[in-house]
Amino acid sequence: MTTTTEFGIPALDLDPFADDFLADPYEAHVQLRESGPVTWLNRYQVWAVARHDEVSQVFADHETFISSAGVGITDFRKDKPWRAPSLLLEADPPEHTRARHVVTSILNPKFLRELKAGFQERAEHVVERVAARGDIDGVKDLAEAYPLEVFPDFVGLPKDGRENLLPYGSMVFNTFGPRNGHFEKAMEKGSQAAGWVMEQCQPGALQGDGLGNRIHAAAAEAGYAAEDSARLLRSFLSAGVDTTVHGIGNALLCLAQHPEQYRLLHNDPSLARAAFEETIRYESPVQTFFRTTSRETELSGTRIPEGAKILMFIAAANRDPRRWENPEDFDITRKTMGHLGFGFGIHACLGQMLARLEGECILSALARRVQKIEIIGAPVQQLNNTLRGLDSLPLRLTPS
Ligand SMILES: CCOc1cccc(C(=O)O)c1
Repeated sequence: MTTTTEFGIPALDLDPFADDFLADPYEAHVQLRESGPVTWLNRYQVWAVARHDEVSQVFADHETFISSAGVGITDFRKDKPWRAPSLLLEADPPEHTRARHVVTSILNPKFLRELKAGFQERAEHVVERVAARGDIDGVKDLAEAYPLEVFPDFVGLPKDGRENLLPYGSMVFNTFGPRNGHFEKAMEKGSQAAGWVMEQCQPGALQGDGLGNRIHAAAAEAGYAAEDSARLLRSFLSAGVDTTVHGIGNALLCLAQHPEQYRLLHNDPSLARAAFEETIRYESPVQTFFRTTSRETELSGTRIPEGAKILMFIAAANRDPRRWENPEDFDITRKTMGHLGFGFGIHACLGQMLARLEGECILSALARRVQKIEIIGAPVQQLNNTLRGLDSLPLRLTPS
């Protein structure tokens, strides 16, 4: 129901962290977009933007809409964060600039090119295993299996303990929301995982010449102390697993729900990268993020005071009819440039090229080896305060 605040701002009673909203947000996204360029959410006393234009503006203006007060509902200046703030996600320039430079100096196109052959080969093996089986769980056997094989090796993590990665990431993303059931359950489940993750992030903990040791070397070079170098690596273990798992799982769901799109992909596996990108737009693994106003400002004619939390509905912006033609169509041939699924501006996703490489490798391997994918049971959602993805996806694969 839409009322207005005393200043004439459209005020909504919806709860974007309630199970019904998380399970199917799209009706509420329409209400959020159509109520106005900027709205007020009564339940959490926060502002909201859901149109592509305003979400883009908030991402772009990092001086007005800052990250160092936290990118979740909690204002770090009022309530202590549950873990040491990220040097990347929860930082502003100049600290953010310095930390980002350490990482971008490593995660460069040359390093990614070196990875491609190995990532592709591992994808063929994973797909070979499942194609022979026919009936599989697309989440466990593909969307989780593949990233959990290539990403920990890429970082240099030990073989033991990798089962900690998904619950840790899921916990981190749940803590951007309010202290609801998802937050509390995730903290319970993820806290022992947190111990293992932090152990692996310490300099000297990892083997070989993977991302982990390259980050420690570059961070030391840049003058970071050991605990900050560990926090830089923590960012990758926090953000780099559940997101790509859901990206691949959501792609399998969308392709199975749109057989004509899967046929296009099967007939031209080079469309795999485009299919992954359209999934990030259409079924965004990262649905929302907050920013905090550093000063009083005006956004599309609405005055917003200093110290306000603004909720950006990234997934709603990715289906905004003001920006996209037929936004409700899953179309792997669409021009996806400008989608906000990897963010936008100085905080744009640092791992997006790695995510795209994983998505492209697994979807192209599947396209070559499997001519049809069918849903043979009800998909089970994994509800999370920030992420959108599945816990299971019963699929029948018909080999080529
Ligand atoms: C996809 C947003 O990026 C994230 C998410 C969660 C944690 C972190 C971090 O920097 O620790 C970054």
